[in-house]
Amino acid sequence: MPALTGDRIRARLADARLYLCTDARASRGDLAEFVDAALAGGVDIVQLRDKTNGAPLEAKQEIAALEVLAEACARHGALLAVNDRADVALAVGADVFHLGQDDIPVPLARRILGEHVVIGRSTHSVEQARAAEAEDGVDYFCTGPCWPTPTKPGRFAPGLDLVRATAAAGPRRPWFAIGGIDLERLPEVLDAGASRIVVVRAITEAEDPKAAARTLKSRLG
Ligand SMILES: Cc1ncc(COP(=O)(O)OP(=O)(O)O)c(N)n1
Ligand SMILES: Cc1nc(C(=O)O)sc1CCOP(=O)(O)O
Ligand SMILES: [Mg+2]
Repeated sequence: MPALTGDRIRARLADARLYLCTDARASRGDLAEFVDAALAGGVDIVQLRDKTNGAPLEAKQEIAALEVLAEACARHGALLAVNDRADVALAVGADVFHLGQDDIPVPLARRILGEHVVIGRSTHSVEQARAAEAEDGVDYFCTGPCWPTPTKPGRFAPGLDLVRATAAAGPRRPWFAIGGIDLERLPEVLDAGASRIVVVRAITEAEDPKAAARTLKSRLG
C-alpha cells in the first residue's frame, strides 16, 4: 500500500502537469542524481519504464531502481509510478500504476492493488479514450503518440487530432498527452487542448535535466 491515502494521491494527480518516464540509466549509473534534478525542476510524477533492450527489466533490477526513485519522490513530494507489473507496484508501495491496452485488465489490477493506488491507461484512439474515461477503476489516461517516437517504435501515431478530440469531449478525469513532445512542440500540444504532458527524451536526454523540467513546467501553467 502507498504511504499516502488514495484521496491524497488523487488530489496530487489533479494538480499534476508534468509526468516523466525514465529508464534505470544503468549504462550511465546516475539514476539518483538524474531523478533528483528532474524533480527539483518540477516533475510531478515519475514512472520507471525500462525497455532498453526491447524487454522489461528483471524484477530484482526493477525494484532496486524503484527504491531509488521512491526515496527521491518522497523527498520532493512527487508521485511514484510503476509500469505494467502490479506485483512490483504492490511490493514498492507505488502511488500510481500504469496500464497499456495490452496489459492486465484494470479490474485485475484493482484486485491486486486495492483502492488507494491510482491507475492510468494508455489510449491511442477516440474510442479508447472514451472507454478509459468511462471504465471503473481508471483514474487518468494518456493519449498518443502525438508524434511518432523512437521511444515507442512501431506505435502508430494518431497525432494531435486525438488530443483535439479528447479535449473537445471534456473528460472529467485527468488526462495527459504523450509521444514526441519536447519544448519546441509543446505550444502545439497546448493549442490542441492538453494541459498535462508525459515526456521521456525531453528530460532523459537533456544535458541539464533540471533546466529541461523547469522550462517545460513553466509553460504548463
Ligand atoms: C504515462 C504513460 N503513458 C503511456 C505509457 C505506455 O504504456 P503501454 O502502451 O503499455 O506501453 P509500455 O510503456 O508498457 O511499453 C506509459 N508507460 N506511461
Ligand atoms: C512510452 C510511450 N507511450 C506512448 C503512447 O502513445 O502510449 S508514446 C511513448 C514514448 C514517449 O517518449 P518520448 O517522450 O521520448 O517521445
Ligand atoms: Mg505497458
